Amino acid sequence: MPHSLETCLLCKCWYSLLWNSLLPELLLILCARHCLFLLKSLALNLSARPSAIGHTSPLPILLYEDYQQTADWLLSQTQHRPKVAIICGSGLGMLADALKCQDSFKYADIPGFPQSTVQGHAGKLVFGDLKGKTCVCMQGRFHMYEGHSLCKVTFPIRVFKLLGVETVIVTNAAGSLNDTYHCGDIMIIKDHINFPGFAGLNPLNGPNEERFGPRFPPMSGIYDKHLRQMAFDICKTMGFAQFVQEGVYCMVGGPNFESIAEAGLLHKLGVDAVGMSTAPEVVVAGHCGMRVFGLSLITNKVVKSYEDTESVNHESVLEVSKMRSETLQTLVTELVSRMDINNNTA
Ligand SMILES: O=P(O)(O)O[C@@H]1C[C@H](O)[C@@H](CO)O1
Ligand code: HPA
Repeated sequence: MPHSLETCLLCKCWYSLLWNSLLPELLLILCARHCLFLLKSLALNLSARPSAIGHTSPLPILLYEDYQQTADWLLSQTQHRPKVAIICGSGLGMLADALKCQDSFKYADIPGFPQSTVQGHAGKLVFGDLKGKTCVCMQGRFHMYEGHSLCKVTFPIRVFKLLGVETVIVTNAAGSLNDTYHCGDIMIIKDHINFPGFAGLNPLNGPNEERFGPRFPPMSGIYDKHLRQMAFDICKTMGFAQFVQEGVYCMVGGPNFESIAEAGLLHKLGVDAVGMSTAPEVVVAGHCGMRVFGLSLITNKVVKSYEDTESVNHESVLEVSKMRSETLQTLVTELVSRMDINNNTA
């Protein structure tokens, strides 16, 4: 009979003991045959485990030097020195199309960068000029539900900081809980609720890296008031005022959309729009002293009633995103062009 874990009782016992973290020295008292077998299966098991990149541990696995390495690589590949970073939400990647003189890099080609796995997130980093202001644009972001650790979800933010970025513009697709909102509305984010953060899933968990920011960063006033006002003024002059709102965004972990009871809870909490991203990026941007502006595109109404037979899906989210993409592009372009920033050159 072939030697296997299933058939050898001794192997079975030692295997489970070892996995329950008994000292590896115990291996020494095993017969050579079992010892070899166990080492082989341990090696197989370790290689089958999700890598540090792929599991959702909130603990930092990245050092300052990791961010630095990626930033240095990017600086060596492009002459652009961006002061503004734009993160495109689901189906909003065309925000990058407005950039002139583009240098674009696939995430897969950037050392240390995670990969996008969600439809509607192209997975490209685009550098370029937006009305004379140098920007970097993420065509595709990383979500916790994809299996990325929060360090990886927010990895680009710290890289941007090291590139010299001062302002981060976050965009997302979101479902509305506010009864006065409609599909296709644009919500200027006034504040957020970081639900995973309440449960201890915070990208700043673990030893603090002082070179980025303080141990206990404030989050009050994190969404810049001046930029919010500027965006409102732009909407008025451009005739968008009737579908622009200002409200509170709440991040949930996803990937499932909300149950009716969960929707009821969020509604009671005063949440205006719910999504599955943004808060970790904003927390990290705030931690390293960057100015933040955020927009949610309302792609669906969250189902709040048991009588309601409608339900949401990712395809309809992408469809609505597409419908408003041009308006969002105009708003972001105008906002960036009015920003008081001086370009650096390489
Ligand atoms: O990246 P964002 O937050 O725009 O994506 C939203 C949330 C989920 O990833 C997806 C659901 O359709 O859209
Ligand atoms: N819930 C959570 N995330 C979302 C939604 C939603 O209704 N719509 C788009 N992203």
